[in-house]
Amino acid sequence: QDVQMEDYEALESIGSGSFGMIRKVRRKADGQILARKEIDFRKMTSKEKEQLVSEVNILKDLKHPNIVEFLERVIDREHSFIYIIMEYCEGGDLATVIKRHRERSVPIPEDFVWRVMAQLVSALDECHCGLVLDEETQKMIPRHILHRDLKPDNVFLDAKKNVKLGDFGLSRSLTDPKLNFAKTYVGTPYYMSPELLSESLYDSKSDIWSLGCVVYEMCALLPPFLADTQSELTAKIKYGMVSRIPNRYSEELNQVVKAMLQVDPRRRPTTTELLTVPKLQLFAKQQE
Ligand SMILES: CNC(=O)c1c(C)[nH]c(/C=C2\C(=O)Nc3ccc(Cl)cc32)c1C
Repeated sequence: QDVQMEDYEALESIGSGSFGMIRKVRRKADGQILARKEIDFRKMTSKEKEQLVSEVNILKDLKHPNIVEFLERVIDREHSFIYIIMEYCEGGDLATVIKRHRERSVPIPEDFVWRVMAQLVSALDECHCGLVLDEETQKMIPRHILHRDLKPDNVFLDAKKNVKLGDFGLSRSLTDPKLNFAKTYVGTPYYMSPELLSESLYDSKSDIWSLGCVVYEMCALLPPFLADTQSELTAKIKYGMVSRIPNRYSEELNQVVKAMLQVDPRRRPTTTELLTVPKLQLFAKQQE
């Protein structure tokens, strides 16, 4: 039957961002703890609304152990809110984990870096090359879904420290995609790929660049490119000069990070190629 608002008991707020607030909720039927994204659609343009619908439809049929599970969408017409019910990730977001390690000057163990990378490569592989049945042709075709907003704030950890990639471009559809530096100072521009900054086409290799930035930041506890102004940051990203991740990390890990941070998207590996890296195969298997 139709899902109603009152089927969930609202608990504390657990996150916020450009897309709206995320609240911890308890499903009354079985006491299950879930996360509910609360989006006020009064503030949305009609274009954003249709983008939200298409992003939710993408999420709905993306079932993967490393992608945050979408359960339900509830429309509260009375308060003009859309609620998106998703799985609860007890470990919170990766940005907070990195921030905690940086504040305490405690490096993130290399095995954890490999595990997070392996699971994010697996999630991106499902998005980029996962096969889905095409209604018309009744043929399996690749999804070719691009995340577009991969950053530590959008990577979550569940109770078993499994990694979950956050929602797809919802934040993009809900906020002005152009970067006004002040608003995106919280992190997005650090992960913009060179091709995106030169307004050329975004494709799956741009997600690979962002993944490289996330893995780099787990090792160095700082993003690969830092600047005080957008133009300086853009110049650094396009120039693509990156210092090696700290020496405590293996050359094998350094090579993978360097490959993902190649300025020329054609020189970056695909998820398929990354899944042939022995350490990533090992860690992707382990979570199963
Ligand atoms: C301080 N907040 C947290 O520790 C935290 C916790 C315990 N969970 C979350 C976030 C999510 C969560 O628990 N489930 C989610 C589903 C989709 C998205 Cl985009 C985010 C979440 C956060 C940000």
